[in-house]
Amino acid sequence: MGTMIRRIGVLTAGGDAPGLNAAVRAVTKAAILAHGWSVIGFEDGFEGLLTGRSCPLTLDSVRGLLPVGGTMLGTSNRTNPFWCAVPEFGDREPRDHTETLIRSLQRHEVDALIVIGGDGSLSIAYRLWQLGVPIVGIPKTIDNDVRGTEVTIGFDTAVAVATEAIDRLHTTAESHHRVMLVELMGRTAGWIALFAGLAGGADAILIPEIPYSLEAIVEVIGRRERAGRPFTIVAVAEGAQSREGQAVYEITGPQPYQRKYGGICRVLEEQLASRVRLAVRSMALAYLQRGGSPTARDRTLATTLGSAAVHAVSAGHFGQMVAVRGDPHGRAMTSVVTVPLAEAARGPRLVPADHPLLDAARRLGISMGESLD
Ligand SMILES: Nc1ncnc2c1ncn2[C@@H]1O[C@H](COP(=O)(O)OP(=O)(O)OP(=O)(O)O)[C@@H](O)[C@H]1O
Ligand SMILES: O=P(O)(O)OC[C@H]1O[C@](O)(CO)[C@@H](O)[C@@H]1O
Ligand SMILES: [Mg+2]
Repeated sequence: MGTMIRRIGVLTAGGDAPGLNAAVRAVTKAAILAHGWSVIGFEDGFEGLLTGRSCPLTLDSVRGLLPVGGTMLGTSNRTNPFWCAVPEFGDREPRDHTETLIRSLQRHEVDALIVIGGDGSLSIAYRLWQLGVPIVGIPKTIDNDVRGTEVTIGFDTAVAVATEAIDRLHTTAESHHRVMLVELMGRTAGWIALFAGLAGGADAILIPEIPYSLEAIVEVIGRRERAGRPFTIVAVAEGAQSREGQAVYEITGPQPYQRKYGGICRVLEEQLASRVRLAVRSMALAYLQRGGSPTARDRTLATTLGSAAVHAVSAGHFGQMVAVRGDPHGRAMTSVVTVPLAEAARGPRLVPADHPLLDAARRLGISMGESLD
């Protein structure tokens, strides 16, 4: 027999992702309808848990949320309770707020906490579980970089938005005979660029996992020109880096998770301009990838994982994350499992060198930026 549950808390942390609201709705409905528990939402991720900003979640308050983007609870990708400055507490410097957080959970009479987060927030959840907090995680992030799950809430929508953007770039690139560089999010992982690049028919795809050679991109542009196609689309993951160079950041910081990527396409634009005959243009898709209504697939994923997280709480599976596993027999069907949060805390999940989409890209003559020698 596990702990007697009367009330659960839920929060969304890290960057927002389409489908967060659908997950909050699923958690709330399953907790109330299947178990008769009450549900409390903490606002702005771990910040609301520290400062006590919360709201009751009821069947009424989560009605109509399935198609709504963002998160009704708010989120933060800056609040690490183990080391942060909370303005409401008058902090000028970062400090450890663990005790405040644990007292807040007791004060709110929360018997279990569901954390909906990416690799960073789930690492925090893992440490809190080690301190004795009964926690279950739900993986979300457009980056799709959480270990232990095949897919995260928000990824499908981000890929759909990025694919449509690449489709649109095709017509303008072709009309003007230009090289178009489009920068896609993903931090240290190239999932969005790989999937949207393939789905949108990009001619080259640059991901952080495969350091690129500038000459390889110049070669693709020239080859296409010689074949009578004087335009080229390059999908570039924000974390991509050349064999010689480094990743490009908009904001730097001592810890990897404090750095904000951005600007690789502007750098590439400059480097290519003097090397190719065609005009080069670049753009970053940025927050458009995170905003707006989730796809049907993200809604069903959020609903499945949200309800599974409530089930995991009822079964006392604390310190675990609900996750999607590929069918071991290779069929299209997937199953929902629980995996230790420790897995998510092991750092971001990168695109493996043997991913089938990489093989498909190479067979179709799409350059992955690999050097020609
Ligand atoms: N390895 C880590 N250990 C402790 N705290 C971390 C770690 N990585 C990130 N954090 C903190 O976790 C919070 C959220 O992390 P992050 O910004 O990486 O979002 P996330 O949960 O991974 O979601 P997303 O990647 O979709 O934005 C931030 O406050 C960050 O400071
Ligand atoms: O919202 P911020 O702080 O600009 O963070 C941007 C980062 O968050 C994400 O959108 C999600 O992790 C990354 O792809 C991107 O690098
Ligand atoms: Mg992350």
